[in-house]
Amino acid sequence: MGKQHQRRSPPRHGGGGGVVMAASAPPRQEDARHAGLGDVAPRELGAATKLAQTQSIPIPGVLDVAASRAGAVEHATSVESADSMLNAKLCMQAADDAAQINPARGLAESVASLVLDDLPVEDDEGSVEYKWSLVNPSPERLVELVTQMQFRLMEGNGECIYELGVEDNGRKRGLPELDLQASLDTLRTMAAQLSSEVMVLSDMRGHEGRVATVMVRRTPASLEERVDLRVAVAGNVDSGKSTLVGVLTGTGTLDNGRGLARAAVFSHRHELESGRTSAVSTQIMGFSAAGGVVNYTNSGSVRALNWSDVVEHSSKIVTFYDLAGHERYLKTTMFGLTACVPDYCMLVIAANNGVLRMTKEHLCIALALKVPVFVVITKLDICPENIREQTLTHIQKILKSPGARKIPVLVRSKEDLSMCAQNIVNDRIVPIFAISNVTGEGLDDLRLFMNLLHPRRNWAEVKSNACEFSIDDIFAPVGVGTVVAGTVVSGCMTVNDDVWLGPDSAGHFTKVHVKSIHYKRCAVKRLVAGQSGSLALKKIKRSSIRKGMYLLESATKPGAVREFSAEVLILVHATSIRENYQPIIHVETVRQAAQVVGIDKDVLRTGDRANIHFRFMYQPEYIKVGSRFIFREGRTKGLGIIKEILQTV
Ligand SMILES: Nc1nc2c(ncn2[C@@H]2O[C@H](COP(=O)(O)OP(=O)(O)OP(=O)(O)O)[C@@H](O)[C@H]2O)c(=O)[nH]1
Repeated sequence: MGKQHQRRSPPRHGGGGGVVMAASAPPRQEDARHAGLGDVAPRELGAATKLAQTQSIPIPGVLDVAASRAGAVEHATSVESADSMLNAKLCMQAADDAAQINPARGLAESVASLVLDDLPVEDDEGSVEYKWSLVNPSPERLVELVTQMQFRLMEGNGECIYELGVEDNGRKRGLPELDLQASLDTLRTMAAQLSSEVMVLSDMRGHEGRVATVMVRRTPASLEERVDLRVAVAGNVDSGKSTLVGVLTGTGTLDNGRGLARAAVFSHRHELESGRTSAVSTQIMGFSAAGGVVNYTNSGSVRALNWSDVVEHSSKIVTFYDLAGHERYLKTTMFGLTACVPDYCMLVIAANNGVLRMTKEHLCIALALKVPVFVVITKLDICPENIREQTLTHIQKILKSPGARKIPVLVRSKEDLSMCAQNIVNDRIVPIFAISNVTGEGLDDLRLFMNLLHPRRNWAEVKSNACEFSIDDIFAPVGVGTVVAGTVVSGCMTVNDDVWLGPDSAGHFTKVHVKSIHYKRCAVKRLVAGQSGSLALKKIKRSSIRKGMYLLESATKPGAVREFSAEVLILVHATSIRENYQPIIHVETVRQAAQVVGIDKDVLRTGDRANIHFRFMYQPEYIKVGSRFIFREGRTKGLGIIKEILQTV
């Protein structure tokens, strides 16, 4: 086998930390080879360099990634990410003002497309394995290969990629057609021994023959082994968010352009009547181990599959959080982006309407929270070619602007798609899909992309910690009593656990008993870190629970925070920010006004950075050092990181 696999790798999905300060992670040893390249993975750099070399157009933030990172590394902490966020905001504005959209410029010219050439040297850790040939291995060799596959599957939480026809140094040497088929057969034999399935993602020419990228996915033995992916769906009103979620998660039937598909996604009657999303609605899409969409098994039927059926037959579940696009519901959308702990943000843009204010607003929030973004341009069927190109050019300009420093990639082939899915976690590549919910154009690529995406976090790392469950909704179904919905952010929650609920308005916690647990509407015995679900609680009134509370496992009574200090960056200011200013703070599920009690500058304006002492206005909250938050008041917006807890209750 030639590889030592005893050592557990550092978290594979280390790109963005969401609410955690990812930038503070120590640089990995192998990254040192790339002279201070920060969090840019070698694999991505390979792609980025190829991309830049093949483009005649300058790609700000791609070629200079290495150079700027090298200089910035010593200063690469939370401040760096905050800075780039501000730049992103300013550059979005600048790109907007300066955008010289030239409809005559062809797509092929204006779009960065990955050219898949040789790969970077194989990494001994992680979930990607290169194998030049697997033709007819001896029984002893087969045992070794199966052990190695088991390791790669473990590294990828149940999924891994095999690059067949590729040498360990990354050279796509290629195999004769017959040898490739024989290697694929060996791969299937190996996978079968690990209860896994094989999916060929791409098959193309190498230097001397054919190379194939293959995904291997384990059939989960229990609910906890399922790959769980969360996607927040953002974008301007009427961009087609609910419709797209309805088409992806329904029975496989398309939209009629007049709101047919979105009806399944709406949660309120007034939404059905107005056609406007006002609350975060959740839908799931399941993939089998072989990569088929489980939701479409009763394709053609009017009735969508029950969630329990989808869950039962899926190896991977994508949960979509459909957010509201109207400015009036921005508060709810921000709550969705912070509280749902999304792995990715799907930014939906209607080709005919283009990039609007709310599109930029949502993009800005996702970038601030370090949630990787992919863009879906909808309504191709009703949009003239030149307008479609304008929209594409506009979003690309915004993404490529020096502040955002993203690499927009219009997905045009399966190869682009699998490269994007493997690199998006590094928080630099932004794949762009162009689709129609009415004709179905582009939807297969989008589905395949969802199938390939990995969860961004390594929840296994916090599975053995004390349990923390953040509450984002409360219900009182008849005959069940009080039910809280939310996410296990660390540890496990088990039926019959006695846990602390709080903080209440006085900052106190009370013991509650967990009667039953539902995961994706199915009764389960426990929820583990990274899973969202609902818990029925015993003898507690709905009125005594609010969103933002936590359920905590602790031997001693937990404390709540009244005052804290934070390092902040002002993204936009409408009024001067000085003492006594009272913005709304969004940190995970907590949403409350906080007063600026102290500040290390007289007054703050756009672009200023400062240390601020905040005090929650109404009640103490459960928050932690290192959490990333957004604060806003009217048009004023800022980004912060909690540095110190100053007063607890
Ligand atoms: N022709 C065409 N119409 C579409 C497409 N996608 C969505 N629509 C229509 O566009 C309208 C708005 O779609 P929605 O899904 O409600 O948009 P939304 O972004 O969810 O809007 P909010 O929920 O208010 O934020 C509906 O009438 C859809 O039928 C598409 O690809 N082509």
